[in-house]
Amino acid sequence: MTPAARVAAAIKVLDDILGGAAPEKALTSWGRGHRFAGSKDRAAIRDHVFQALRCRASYGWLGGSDSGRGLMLGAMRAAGQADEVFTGEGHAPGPVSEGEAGRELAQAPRAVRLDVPDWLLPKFDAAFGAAADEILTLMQDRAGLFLRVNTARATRAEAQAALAAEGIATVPVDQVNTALHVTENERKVAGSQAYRDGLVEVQDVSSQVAMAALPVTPGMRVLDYCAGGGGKALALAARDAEVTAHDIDPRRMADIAPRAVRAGVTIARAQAEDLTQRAFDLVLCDAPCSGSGTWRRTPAAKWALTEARLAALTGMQDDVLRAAAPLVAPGGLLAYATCSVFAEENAARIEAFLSAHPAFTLTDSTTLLPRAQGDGFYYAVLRKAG
Ligand SMILES: C[S@@+](CC[C@H](N)C(=O)[O-])C[C@H]1O[C@@H](n2cnc3c(N)ncnc32)[C@H](O)[C@@H]1O
Repeated sequence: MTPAARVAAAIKVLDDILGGAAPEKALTSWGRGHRFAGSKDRAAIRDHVFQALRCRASYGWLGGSDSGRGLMLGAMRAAGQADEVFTGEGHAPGPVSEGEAGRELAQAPRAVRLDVPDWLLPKFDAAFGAAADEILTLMQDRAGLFLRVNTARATRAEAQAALAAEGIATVPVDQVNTALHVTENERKVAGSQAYRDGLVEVQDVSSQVAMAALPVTPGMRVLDYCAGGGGKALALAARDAEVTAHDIDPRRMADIAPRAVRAGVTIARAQAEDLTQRAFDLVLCDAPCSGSGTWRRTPAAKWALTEARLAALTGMQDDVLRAAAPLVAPGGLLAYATCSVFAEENAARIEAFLSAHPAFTLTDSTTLLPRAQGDGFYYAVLRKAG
């Protein structure tokens, strides 16, 4: 496919998404209908689509409309390529009409320039302070791919060498001694032998930093109360903790067993009824959240969040903490984490919990801001009276 034909394909996929389809589904269904497209074409179309979703407001402004065509016209204008792409030749998008005149981005409201829904701008300002414009600008670009080295299988240098032998270049991340930043051949990681042998898992730097901050010791009884696919459970099990995984929706834990086998660790799974009468030294609540710290990776979610959904999420966060509290052994720890940067999902939930649970005291509370090497993340650690 020509570069212009890829843009035309991205326009179709974006229209599907703007009509309500989930991004992954829209991309898959385009792929099914265009089997001639090679893997490089698909990857390029995917990049266009995700970038347009990240910059939906500013590209729409530049392109003169909120349609798939408007967004891609805006994207090409931002890159100075509109004239060479919108030619109508072959499979290229049709030429630009008079009604598609662009607008200067400098004239756009701040929320449009920074690609944030209006109602969320004050929340980001509160979270990022004087750095808000700089961080929101960074969030207009894709995030990198980071790996966690499974120290139960290899050192960081050994994992790096194994990946390099398969053409996957990485650099160590300073912030945490398990993290590698993939700098070449990201798309080869999932099929690599190093990955299949459990030397590495995909995990953002901030999640790794938060897990490393938990005072886990070998043999410690740990409950991952919101385990999902088990990313955090695996990180804790690699440190020889005795990890039990639970999730309100057990189907979400389907990947834990194969991932644990690959990693060479053991993770038990427990339903709610298995947890009665049990106590753990550490209960981790990696709570459902808006994901506002990770919207570079899931940009459609940024535009889909509503006030009602945010309120529902904070309710779920309170429920999770309330249900987890009795599972902490006397003297044990309760850790709360989200990949959101909004105070109402983070410090405000902890304050509400503490005021209703005087047996707990806060020992640590950290917000990691989105940056080049890491998503936005929050974690708090509370100790239960002995
Ligand atoms: C942020 S995800 C977990 C991600 C996972 N810990 C990881 O590292 O891959 C939140 C999970 O919490 C689960 N969840 C939501 N409400 C819950 C509840 N009341 N009790 C237990 N799990 C819950 C969801 O099903 C979802 O899988």
